[in-house]
Amino acid sequence: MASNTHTRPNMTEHVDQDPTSYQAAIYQKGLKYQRSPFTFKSLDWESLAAERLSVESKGYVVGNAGTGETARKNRAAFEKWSIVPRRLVATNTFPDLSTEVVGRKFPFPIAIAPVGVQKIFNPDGEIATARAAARERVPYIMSTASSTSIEDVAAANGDGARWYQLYWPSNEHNDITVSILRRAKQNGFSALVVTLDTYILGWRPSDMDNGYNPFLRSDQIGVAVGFTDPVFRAQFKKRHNVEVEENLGAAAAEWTRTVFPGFSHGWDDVKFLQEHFDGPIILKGIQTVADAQKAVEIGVQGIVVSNHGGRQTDGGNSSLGVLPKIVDAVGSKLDVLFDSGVRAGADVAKAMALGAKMCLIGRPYVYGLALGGEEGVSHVLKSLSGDLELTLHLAGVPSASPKDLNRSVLVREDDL
Ligand SMILES: Cc1cc2nc3c(=O)[nH]c(=O)nc-3n(C[C@H](O)[C@H](O)[C@H](O)COP(=O)(O)O)c2cc1C
Ligand SMILES: O=C(O)C(=O)c1ccccc1
Repeated sequence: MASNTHTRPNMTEHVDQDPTSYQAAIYQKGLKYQRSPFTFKSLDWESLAAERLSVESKGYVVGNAGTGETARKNRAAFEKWSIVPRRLVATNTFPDLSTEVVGRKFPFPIAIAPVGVQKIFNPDGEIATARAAARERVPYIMSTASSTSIEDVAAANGDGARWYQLYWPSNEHNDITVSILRRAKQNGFSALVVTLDTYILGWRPSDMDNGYNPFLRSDQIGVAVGFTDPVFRAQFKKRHNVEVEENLGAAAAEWTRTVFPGFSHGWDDVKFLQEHFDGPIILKGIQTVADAQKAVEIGVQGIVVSNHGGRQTDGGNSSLGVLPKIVDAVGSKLDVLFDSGVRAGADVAKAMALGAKMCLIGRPYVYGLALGGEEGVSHVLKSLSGDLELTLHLAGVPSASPKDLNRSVLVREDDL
C-alpha cells in the first residue's frame, strides 16, 4: 500500500456512527489518524501510478492513439458543460445514485470498463479488480484480453454483477466465438458487450517506441481466455500436433490473430451473436447517430458511446460531444452508456445529465490497481461514487434518475 497510510497503533475501534456519505466516513476515520490508501485527487492517480510501473506498462495504459488529440478532446469536452447550482432546493436526503441498465438495477451509475492484460499492472490483475467491483457493488466488464480465465474471474467476482466483453473472432472462427459465449453465460456473465472499434490496434506511438505488445511478450499475458478455451485448444493441437503449453509463442500468435483479425465484421453478423448469447447485447464504440440507429434496427439492448479513451483513432471527436445527439436519436429505444475521459463525479453527472444511463470507468481504476491492488480499485470506485453523491447533493439534484438529472441541470459554458 502507498506510504501515505498512517494508522496509529491500538486505534482499532470502528467508526461508531454510520455516516450516510462516504466523505463523512473519511473524516470520521481521520479523527483516528486513519488515512485512505492514496490521494483523493483523481487527476493525480495517473502520475502516481506511472511511478510504480515499468516503462512498457506505463506506456500501455497512459498511451493514446497518434498525437493524443482524441484523448485531449475527451477531457476538454467536459469543461464545455457546467453544472447549474440551484439553491434552496429543500432536500433532506442524500441523492439516490441508482440506475437501471438492460433491465437490471445498480446502486451506482458506474461500471468497470473492460481492460485487458491487468497482470501487467499488478500481479493479482483481474482477480483484484473483480473482487473490488463485487465489494463496491459496481458491475465488472471482463475483457477478452484478460490475463485471467473466464472461470477464475467469475469465482473472484462471486455474487457481483458481471458482463463479458467480446473481442469478436472472424466468422471462420465462429465455433470459438460460440464456445466463449457459452463459457461466459455458464459463469454468470449476464450481458455481452461487443467492442466494435478494436478489430485491429490503433497507431500507438508509446507502445511502438517500446516495441511492446503484451500478447506477444515471452510471458504471454492477455491470452488466458484463449488458452483455457477447449475449442481453441483442440484446434491448436490438431494443427500443430502439440498442446498450447508446448508452443506458447505459436499459440499466442494464433490467438492474437483469432481475436484481432485485422478486419471488421458487418452489421448482419450481429445476428449470430444474438442467436448464440442468451442475454442483453451492448455494442461498445458507437460514435455516430447513424450507427446508433443501426444498433436500434438490429435490436440490441444497449450501446456504449465510446472512442476507446482516445486509444484507437487519432484526430477524432470527443466522446462526450456526440453523446447528446445520440441520446436524442435512440435514447428512448435502447440504453445509452458512456465512456472515455471520465475522471470525477462531476464528469459522471454531466454524462448522465446528457442522457447516459451509466459511465464506464477505464484508466482511473487501472491506476488504482497499480497503486494498491484490490484496495486501490475500491478506493477509486468509492472516490468517484462519493464525489458524484456530493456533486448532485450540492447541485440540488435528488437522484441520478433522468427525472431529476437531465439537461436542465447543465448549461453550456459558452452560453453564460
Ligand atoms: C490499458 C487499457 C486496456 C483496455 N483494454 C480494453 C479491452 O480489452 N476491451 C475493450 O473493449 N476496451 C478496452 N479498453 C478501453 C476501455 O474499455 C475504455 O473504453 C476506455 O479506457 C475509456 O476511457 P478512459 O480510459 O478515458 O476512462 C482498454 C483501455 C485501457 C486504458
Ligand atoms: O489496449 C486496448 O485499448 C485494448 O483494447 C487491448 C487490446 C489488446 C490487448 C489488451 C487490450
